[in-house]
Amino acid sequence: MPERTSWRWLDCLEGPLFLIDKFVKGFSSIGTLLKSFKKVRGKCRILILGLDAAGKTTILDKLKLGELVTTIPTIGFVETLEYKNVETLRDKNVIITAWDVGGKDEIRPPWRHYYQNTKALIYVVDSSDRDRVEDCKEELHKILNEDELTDAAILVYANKTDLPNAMNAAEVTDQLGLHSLRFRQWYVQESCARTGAGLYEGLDWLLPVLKNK
Ligand SMILES: Nc1nc2c(ncn2[C@@H]2O[C@H](COP(=O)(O)OP(=O)(O)OP(=O)(O)O)[C@@H](O)[C@H]2O)c(=O)[nH]1
Ligand SMILES: [Mg+2]
Repeated sequence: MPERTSWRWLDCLEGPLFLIDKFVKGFSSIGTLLKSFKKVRGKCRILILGLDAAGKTTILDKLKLGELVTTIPTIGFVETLEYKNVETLRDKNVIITAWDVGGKDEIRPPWRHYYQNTKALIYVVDSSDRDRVEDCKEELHKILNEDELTDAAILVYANKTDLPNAMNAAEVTDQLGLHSLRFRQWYVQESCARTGAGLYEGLDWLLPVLKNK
């Protein structure tokens, strides 16, 4: 089956860097980011997961410089199986895939298909939504129990920190029970996806970790 998109976002990055600068305040290491991705060997998948409305799409929008592909449902088990509401950014070696987790009244596709070769999980939390933080924790731990993800590094974006009463990184860490994780590399970064604040700081942690995997 042909690639769903030939869009090459890393190539795009090399040109109009000012576009990123325009959106991401204080970001100074675009060169490092680019080089780091290029040094990732072999196929690498990064998953961006989180409850609905956590800010995943906004984050993807901020991190890319081209058109986001929201894929359509495909029936059948083929190599590049894609589902509705799964968003994908793709390059030769790096595939970034996002979808929302949780939700009880929907038939869930076999997400495991997407777990293969996953080196990093970016988990997006709405830090202002204290009512659902328990669900958020539960879903995260369910995901982390997947065999394919035992080695994946975890970057948590404590997103929407611009909203009143939002939890800070330390609170999100406690609420998600991250200290109980053993043999895991994880990091919590406060972010505001609307402005882009914190997004690249999170990647600055993740990329060196990825390079060593
Ligand atoms: N105030 C504020 N709003 C945000 C932030 N990030 C995202 N939002 C808003 O939150 C809403 C949901 O954001 P999305 O990016 O669509 O969330 P999502 O995780 O992709 O949601 P689903 O696709 O439904 O799973 C949108 O109205 C965003 O503009 C943030 O950092 N601060
Ligand atoms: Mg979305």
